[in-house]
Formats: sequence, C-alpha cells, structure tokens
Amino acid sequence: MSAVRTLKVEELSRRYGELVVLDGVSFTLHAGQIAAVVGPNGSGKTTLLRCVAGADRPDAGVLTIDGRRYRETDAWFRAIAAAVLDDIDFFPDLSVAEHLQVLAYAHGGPAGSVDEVVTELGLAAVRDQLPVTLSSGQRRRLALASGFVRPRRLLILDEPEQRLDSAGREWLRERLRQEQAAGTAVLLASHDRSLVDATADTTIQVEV
Ligand SMILES: Nc1ncnc2c1ncn2[C@@H]1O[C@H](COP(=O)(O)OP(=O)(O)OP(=O)(O)O)[C@@H](O)[C@H]1O
Repeated sequence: MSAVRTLKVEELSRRYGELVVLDGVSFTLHAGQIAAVVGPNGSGKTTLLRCVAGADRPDAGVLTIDGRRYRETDAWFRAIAAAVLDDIDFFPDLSVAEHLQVLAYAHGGPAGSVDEVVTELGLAAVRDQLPVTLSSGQRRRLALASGFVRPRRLLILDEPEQRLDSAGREWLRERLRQEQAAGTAVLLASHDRSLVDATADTTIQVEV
C-alpha cells in the first residue's frame, strides 16, 4: 500500500440546484495530519467529505493525492482510503464480527485486526449479534470499526463523535492520535470543539 503524502483540494464547488453548498474550497492535508471541517448544520461538511471520498462529484475543482486525480472506483484509491460517512449500511444478516471479517478480508486487512478492533471499540459482548439488535451507540461503534479494520493511509470520518458516550469519545481522541502517529492523513467533520482542539492540526471552516 503506497503512502499518501498529500491530499490536495483545489477550488472545490458543489451546488444542489440553486443552492451553492461549497464555493471554491481549497486545502492541503499531509500524511500524519488531522484536518477538521467545522461549521454549523447544513454548511456543507458532509458534502465536502463525500466529495473527497469520491462518493459525490463536485461541480468544479480538482482533487488529487500526491498529484494524481482520483475517482471512488480507482483500485489504488480504494486501497488507501477508508471513509466512515453518516449513511453507512450494515449487512442485515451478518453479526458484528462477521460484518467486520468480510470488510477486513475484502480490503486485505491484517489477520487478527477484527478481534483487536472489536475489543478496542467495546463490541466484544455483542460480537455475535445482528445489527438490528444493537443500540444506536453500538451501531455507531460498529460503523467506526468498519473503518478501522481496513488498511488506510487516508481516513475520512463524518462526525465520528456522534452517539458515543464519554468513554467512547476518550477512545476516539486516543485513536486519532495513533492515526496521526502512524502517518495516516485524517479528514474529519465534527461539532465537538474539544475533540477538534485536542486533535486537529488544521481546521477548515465552512459557512451556510
Ligand atoms: N442530495 C442533496 N440534494 C439537495 N440538497 C442537498 C443534498 N445533500 C445535501 N444537501 C443540502 O446541502 C446543504 C449542506 O448539507 P451537508 O449535509 O453537507 O451539511 P453539514 O454541514 O454536514 O450539516 P450537519 O452539521 O447538519 O451534518 C444542506 O442545505 C442540505 O440540505
């Protein structure tokens, strides 16, 4: 898996009909840095993350990784990028552990990563349960776990603090610091000022 040195977003714009959501957003994110997208509800944080993840197409602008343009379907991009957006679906008939095993296997994650992540995210007690039987916080933890069982050089997290209890938020801070130390480039959107202050190297402000 090649290292990501630089994600570059240049003059990115996205509109929905008459509504201009993003208007010429530019930033650079280097390996080992965390950039936090901040702004009020409806200001375009999710839209920005979806564009960077390739899940949405900007109307204008250039997105490159180490100088190379990419699409969500590019194998090299899929091999390095892990995104946990807010619309994650689970396989309804797979247990927590089975869901993570499928993802880890499909993305070439290291053997044993599932057990580690299940424990780290406090999901051990529900590892054999189906998603429908999980609490909303446990579902959120499973969504986050989905991002952490795969190899990644670029990690995109949409409001990862959502529905986490205080222990979960503490875990998240520590996990983000570990991602930084491992040289992962992290782009996250957050409403949690203390998380942003504690972890982000840069902030990207978006406005309604
Ligand atoms: N598919 C879509 N079609 C039309 N409008 C959309 C679509 N997706 C998002 N929008 C609009 O774009 C704007 C930005 O939405 P977005 O979800 O990016 O905001 P956000 O900053 O993530 O908000 P929040 O803090 O509430 O999660 C909103 O006004 C939203 O209604």
